[in-house]
Amino acid sequence: MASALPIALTIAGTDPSGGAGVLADIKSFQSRGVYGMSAVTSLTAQNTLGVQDVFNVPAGFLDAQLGSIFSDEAPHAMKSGMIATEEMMHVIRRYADEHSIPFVIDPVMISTSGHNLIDEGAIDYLRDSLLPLAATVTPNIPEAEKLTGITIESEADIEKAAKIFMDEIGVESVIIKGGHLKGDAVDYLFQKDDSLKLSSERIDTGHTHGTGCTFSAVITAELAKDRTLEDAFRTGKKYITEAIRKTPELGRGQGPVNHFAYKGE
Ligand SMILES: Nc1ncnc2c1ncn2[C@@H]1O[C@H](COP(=O)(O)OP(=O)(O)OP(=O)(O)O)[C@@H](O)[C@H]1O
Ligand SMILES: Cc1ncc(COP(=O)(O)O)c(N)n1
Repeated sequence: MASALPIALTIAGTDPSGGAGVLADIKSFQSRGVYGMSAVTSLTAQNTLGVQDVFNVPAGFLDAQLGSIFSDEAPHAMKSGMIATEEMMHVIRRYADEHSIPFVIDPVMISTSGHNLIDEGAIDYLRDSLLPLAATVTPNIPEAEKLTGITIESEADIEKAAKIFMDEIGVESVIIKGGHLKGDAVDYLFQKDDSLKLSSERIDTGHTHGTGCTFSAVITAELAKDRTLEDAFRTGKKYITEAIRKTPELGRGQGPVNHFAYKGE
């Protein structure tokens, strides 16, 4: 490790209102004592009410950003969030191939407010060529359904989806988030030889903008510190639960979570 300070990189879109995307990731890294870096895939115009516009960065400029980072001080772990086009995925794949650091893929597809954040035609490439490079993949239920082609309504369906992720898509591990199901908020980590289920009460709030970004960023931060995936998953779950419980209630729509809330180690 060149630097004693753990470093994590996010490759994602921006949300100027600070709830999701790159800003949520950097706030999460900072809270976990990790130095944050970012390469921007898309600039969005969005707030707690929805996504008003999207500008995709040309793939060549994403390449330039990643080149600047990796030619100087390489991160110890990285994550991706919104990647709108297949061209950008080609670029990211090249860096993931060349640098063997833990890579967390949050397969962002649709915002909480319902806006499509990925080209429909890029989903096959994401599934077949990017996901197999990840240390873990963190789909929510609709994303897991889209990527596996099955309907998920129960724990048995989640297990079936995990099997497809691991045996057919070829991912090393998958964390399926149950935030979109009814009842308690239950998340599932599946690795080759074991699985772990973490449950928390479902907090009654409309303020869940950026929960997926935050959860996967905390996991990435912990992996940058060389913690195990299981430990990282446990910390991610505790962090997001407190962050949702103590939401700052910002904006007129679905507000962001609280990055000052989690006080644990
Ligand atoms: N109301 C809630 N109460 C407690 N935990 C929740 C709640 N909603 C989501 N979570 C937790 O937040 C994390 C993110 O889950 P979710 O399924 O919402 O992801 P997502 O849909 O990708 O998030 P995003 O809103 O950023 O798109 C998971 O750990 C999930 O269990
Ligand atoms: C740039 C960017 N990345 C990710 C999301 C998903 O987050 P959410 O589902 O909470 O809107 C988003 N809205 N914007």
